[in-house]
Amino acid sequence: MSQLPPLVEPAAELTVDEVRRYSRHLIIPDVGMAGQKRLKNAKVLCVGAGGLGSPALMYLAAAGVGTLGIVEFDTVDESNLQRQIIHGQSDIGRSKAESARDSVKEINPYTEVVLHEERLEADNVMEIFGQYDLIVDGTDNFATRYLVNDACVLLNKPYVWGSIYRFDGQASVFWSEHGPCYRCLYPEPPPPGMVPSCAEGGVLGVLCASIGSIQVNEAIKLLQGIGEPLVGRLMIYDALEMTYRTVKVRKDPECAVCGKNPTVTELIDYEAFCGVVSEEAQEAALGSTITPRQLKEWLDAGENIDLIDVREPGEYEIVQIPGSRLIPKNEFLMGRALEDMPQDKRIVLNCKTGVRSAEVLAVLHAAGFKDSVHLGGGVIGWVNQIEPEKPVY
Ligand SMILES: Nc1ncnc2c1ncn2[C@@H]1O[C@H](COP(=O)(O)OP(=O)(O)OP(=O)(O)O)[C@@H](O)[C@H]1O
Ligand SMILES: [Zn+2]
Repeated sequence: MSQLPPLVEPAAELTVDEVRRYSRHLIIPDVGMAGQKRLKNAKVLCVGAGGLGSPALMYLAAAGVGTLGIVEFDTVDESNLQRQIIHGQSDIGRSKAESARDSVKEINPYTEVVLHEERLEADNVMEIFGQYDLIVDGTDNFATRYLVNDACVLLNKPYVWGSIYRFDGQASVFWSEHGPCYRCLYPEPPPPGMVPSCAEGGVLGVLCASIGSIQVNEAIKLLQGIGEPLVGRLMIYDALEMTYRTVKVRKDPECAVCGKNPTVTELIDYEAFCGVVSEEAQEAALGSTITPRQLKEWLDAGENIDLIDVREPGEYEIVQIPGSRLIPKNEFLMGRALEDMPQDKRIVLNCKTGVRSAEVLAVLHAAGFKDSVHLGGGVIGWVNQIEPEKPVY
């Protein structure tokens, strides 16, 4: 990917105060007066004022971005302060959006802040994104990422993405007009429960700064049309090894949203797409999720398990895991199936992708079948990894 044209036109003037404030930018040849005026004219939206959003918003503000939008619905929790440095001790319990606005204003009073104090969803995303030149994503969940991606593709906006977990970070710029989108890289969300979140696995606070500032760096380059943008490249950072590398990401001609024959031509239900499960189900799945390979080993070794498929009969007919028996999810939710549960065998549940089985798992754990587990990724994961000759649906 070579240099792209600037995203925004320069503002008419910088005031004398602004010239003083941005002097260390103005004397960089690649930025200069024209670049700084572009930043002044720029409208950047940051989704989330959390771990990545904190450094992103602070540096975007300090850099002189003229208008900063913040989408955030949550309040500041004490456990946020280890990394969400835009908020402080006295902000605990406050709206994150307001707390972030106050910090931005303190860093740079010339930045105009627009608050969107709501959860970004399919029914507000187009209206909100329409007001901005570029989107920086600081969120931590797959449903929002696919939502942001699809909206950016439909509106042709660059999507500056970052992701963090423990000591590992990734960043990229998705812009379907010039390269791949997020779905080209990750066509499907991971099966629920398979990828732990930072809330489950933790995250090094300073990693947010490493990745968030890379996102700001990319945003500034795109706004000004300088340098090599991270379009079509994925940056992978390992803070423990202190290494980073970039790998090429190709545009997928079959991509569901930016490919030749897109199947996603309007926004969808992202929570359902990502198989968002209830908190009870998530908790049950933690530590009680097995992989297709593990299940295969158990089956091959003749382990004393009862493999129960909780899908509907029509689905079961299409494809099954050998040795499984069918008891649809509702039989468990109504309590009827519990009487038939074996006391002397370990129960292993599966469904299509792992969402329904996690729900049933919560029911079984609550009923005392504490050692029961479910198959992460469901029968789809099984077919992909173990029996690829079988059909999926
Ligand atoms: N759809 C969304 N709309 C608006 N804000 C969102 C959306 N999804 C996530 N966020 C916000 O993005 C931020 C993500 O940041 P981060 O993961 O660091 O924080 P957190 O959710 O507060 O952390 P934890 O889950 O560890 O308690 C959060 O403040 C969250 O409220
Ligand atoms: Zn794509």
